Amino acid sequence: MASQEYSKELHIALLAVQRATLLTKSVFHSHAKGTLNKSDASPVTIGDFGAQALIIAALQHNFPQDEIVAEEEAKDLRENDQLRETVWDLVKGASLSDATAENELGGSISSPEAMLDIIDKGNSKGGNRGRIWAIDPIDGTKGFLRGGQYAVCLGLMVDGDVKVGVLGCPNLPVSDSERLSENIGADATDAEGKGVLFSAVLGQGAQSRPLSKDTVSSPSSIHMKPLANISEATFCESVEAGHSSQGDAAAIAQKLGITKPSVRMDSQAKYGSIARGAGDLYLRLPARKDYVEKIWDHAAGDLIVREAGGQVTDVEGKRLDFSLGRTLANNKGVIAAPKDVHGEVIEAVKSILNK
Ligand SMILES: Nc1ncnc2c1ncn2[C@@H]1O[C@H](COP(=O)(O)O)[C@@H](OP(=O)(O)O)[C@H]1O
Ligand SMILES: [Mg+2]
Repeated sequence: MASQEYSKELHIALLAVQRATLLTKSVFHSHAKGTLNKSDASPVTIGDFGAQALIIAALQHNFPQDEIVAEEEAKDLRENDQLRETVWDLVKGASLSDATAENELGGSISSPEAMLDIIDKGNSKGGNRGRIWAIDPIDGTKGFLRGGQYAVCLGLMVDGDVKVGVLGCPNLPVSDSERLSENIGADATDAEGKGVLFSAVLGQGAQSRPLSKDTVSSPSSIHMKPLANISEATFCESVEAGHSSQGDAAAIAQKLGITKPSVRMDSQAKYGSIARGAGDLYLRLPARKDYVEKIWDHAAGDLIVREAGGQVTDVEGKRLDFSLGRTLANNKGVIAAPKDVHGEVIEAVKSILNK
């Protein structure tokens, strides 16, 4: 039956993201973050390594033939015994409280050395053939470190097309009745009512559910909010000015008659937020001409927004192409909007960027 397609993949992806998200929360609350700077100057923490190990172990257990493209590599852990042991302790301690769910997910890791090899299984080159998972263990690492928004991201591509996407957003409010506000990411407490899992399967719609500590909770369908007039839109953009040109975004908003200030938020939580109608547009305008976006930063969010009634393209209006390897080599920036106003937004984007 068509509606059952990818049901096992979705179930395992939801559980895997849920378990990895618990690990990241435990890092936030009780650990020094073990922050290192990567060669591109972006930060990586013990939470990134631990979450990646847990997700890959679950995927290998359930889908041993599949390839994996993941953001991190184990090199730093191979060279630093103390860091490796800290991540190993975290990974050993992470499990869902529901034994049946934990059993279904499987993928227990036998030793610290096995954990390093598992982390490095995320080194696939990607491409347009076969089943390939894309993992960002902590997207928005800077948001994670400052207690703002971050997301644990997992997408399944088949022959270069995203079929399943899951985003775990531990710091977003569960309720989708709240419109976005400036300070949505600023509260670092682990209050009740926080933590959302977004998901989508191609052709089957998009859903959200509260993040839980055991098996997955019941889902609700999510949809982008109808916009009577584009000038009423709320748009989201990165917190980091280096990731998206805020000057260009402001000029585009002005061109569209938008007067509300943007909501700045880290990570793919932006895709989840507009997919459930808490915001309307996501503008990611290239801040650096030479930067090439990574597939793990967009695969899950792209599908979730499209399945919620949105359109996602680059700044020229081209669909994001996940079939070209680890990067979106053929795209620049991201523009996500409800389907019926997306064309209007792209016109405004072109008129500002081509000035
Ligand atoms: N110059 C740049 N332009 C666009 N994106 C960038 C960038 N440098 C880093 N990034 C990516 O932006 C992601 C965060 O996106 P956002 O700004 O939406 O929170 C980072 O993910 P990680 O945090 O996983 O490293 C990183 O992959
Ligand atoms: Mg990322």
